[in-house]
Amino acid sequence: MPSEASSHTEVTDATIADNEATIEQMKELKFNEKNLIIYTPPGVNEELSARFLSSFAFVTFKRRSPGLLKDLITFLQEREPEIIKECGDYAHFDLKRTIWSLELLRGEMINNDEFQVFRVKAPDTESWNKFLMNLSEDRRQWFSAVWMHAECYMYRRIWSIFQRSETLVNYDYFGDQKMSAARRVTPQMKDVLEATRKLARSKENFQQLLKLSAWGNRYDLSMTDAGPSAKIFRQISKYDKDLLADQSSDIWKDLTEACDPVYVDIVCDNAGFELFADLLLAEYIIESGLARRVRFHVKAIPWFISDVTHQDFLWLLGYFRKHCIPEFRAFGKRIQGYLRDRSFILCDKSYFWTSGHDCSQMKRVQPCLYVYISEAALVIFKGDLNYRKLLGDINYISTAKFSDCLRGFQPTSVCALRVIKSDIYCGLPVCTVDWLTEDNPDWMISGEKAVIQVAIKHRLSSDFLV
Ligand SMILES: O=P(O)(O)OC[C@H]1O[C@](O)(CO)[C@@H](O)[C@@H]1O
Repeated sequence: MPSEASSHTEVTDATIADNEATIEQMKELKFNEKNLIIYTPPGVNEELSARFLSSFAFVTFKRRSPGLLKDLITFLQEREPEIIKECGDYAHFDLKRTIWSLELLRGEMINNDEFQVFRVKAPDTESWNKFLMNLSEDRRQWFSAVWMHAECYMYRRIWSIFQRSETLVNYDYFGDQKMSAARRVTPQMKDVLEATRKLARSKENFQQLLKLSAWGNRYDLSMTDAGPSAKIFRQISKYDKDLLADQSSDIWKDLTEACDPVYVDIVCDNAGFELFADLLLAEYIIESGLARRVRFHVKAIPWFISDVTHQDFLWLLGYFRKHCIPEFRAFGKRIQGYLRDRSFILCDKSYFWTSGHDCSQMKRVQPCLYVYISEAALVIFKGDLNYRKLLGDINYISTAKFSDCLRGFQPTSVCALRVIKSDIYCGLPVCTVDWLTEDNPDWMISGEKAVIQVAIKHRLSSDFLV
C-alpha cells in the first residue's frame, strides 16, 4: 500500500500533467479561433489548405514543417566543422546568421504570419514576388493559403536564407541526406540492375519498368528513410493490388502509336532510388526504340528535401561511374553515353518547377517551357507534389476524370506516376476512398497505395505544337 506521502506526490504529478494538457488545449483553441481554422473538411472543388483542421495540410504546418526546420537547424549546428571545411572559415559567421533566420522563419510559421516578399536577388525573385502579390489577401498566411503555395513558399524561403550569405550560397543543405540515402540502397539497386539487363521490347516489360518508377516514389526523405525491399523489381506485380488506378497499358499503346520523332519527358521527383528507377525506365524506352530521346526535368534549387537537382543527377551518374561493382560502372558509362549522344537530355534549369504555380498556369507564366514539353509525345510527372501541381491542390471528387482535373493543361499526353502521400485524388473507382478510409483513416498519407494515370492527347505529325 502506498504511503500517504507518495500517494500525495502521485496526485500532484497527475494534476500537473492534467493542467498542462488543459493549457495546451486552450492554446490550440485560441490559435484555431484567432486564425479562423475550419472544423469541417474542405468541400468538393475547394483548394486544400491548412485552415482545415482535419487535413494533412494542417498537420504539415502544425508539426511536420516546424519539425523539418528544427531538424535542419540541428543538422547545421552539428555539421559546422564539415561545412566550414567545404565552404571556408567565414561560414562560421554565415551559419550563425542562417540558423537565426531559420528560427525566425519557424516562428513566422507557428504564429501564422503573413508571407513576406523576397528581397535577395535571384533569377526567380521577381516572378515569386509577383506570384505572392497576386494572392488574395485572405490567402497569404501559412494557415490560410492554398497548401501548395505555402509549402513551396517555405522551401523557397529556406533557399533565400542561404542565398544571403556568400559562403553558403551554393551549399545544398539537403545534399548529405540525399547522398547517404542513395548509398544505403546500393544492394537493392544492384539487384534491380541485374534483373533489368537486356529486357526485350514488350508491353509487359515496359509496364514493369513503369511500375518500378511509380513505386520508386515511395522512398522520399520527407516521409521515410527506409529503402525498398531487396527484390523490388522481381516482385513488382506483388504491389498490383495497391495500384488504385493502372493505365499503364494505355500508356504503352499511346507511345507505340506516336509519330516519329518520339520524345518522352520525365518531370523528376526524388533523388536516389527513385531517380535510379527513372533512369532504368528511360534506358528501356531508348533501347527498345519506343522513343528517340528522353528529357529529364529536375529542380533548380533544393526542394522538398529529396527532390533531384542537377547536382544530384550528376552525382548519381558519378557514383555509378566510379563504383567498384562492374555492373554499376557499365550502367554509368551507358547513361553517360546517352547524355553524350543526346538520347538523354538533362534539361536546363527552369524555375517553374520551384514556383508556386500549378501546371494549368504554365502556358501563361512559362510559355517556352510549355512549348518545349509539347514537343514530347508523353510527359511523365513523378510523385506526390507533382500530382498536386497537376491538380492545383483542388479537392476533386475522387471519381473525377484525371484529364478533366488537369484544367486545360494538355501540352501532350500527360501521365502521372504517384504514390499517394496526401489527401488529394482523382480518377479512382467509386467508393474506393470510403472503403480505404473505413479500414485505415490515414491510408492516404501512408504511401501504401499508388496510381498510374494518363490523359492522352492524340497528335498527328502535322499537328501544331501548341
Ligand atoms: O516526393 P513527393 O512524392 O513529391 O512527396 C513529397 C511530400 O510532400 C507532400 O506532398 C507534402 O508534404 C507529401 O504529401 C509528401 O510526403
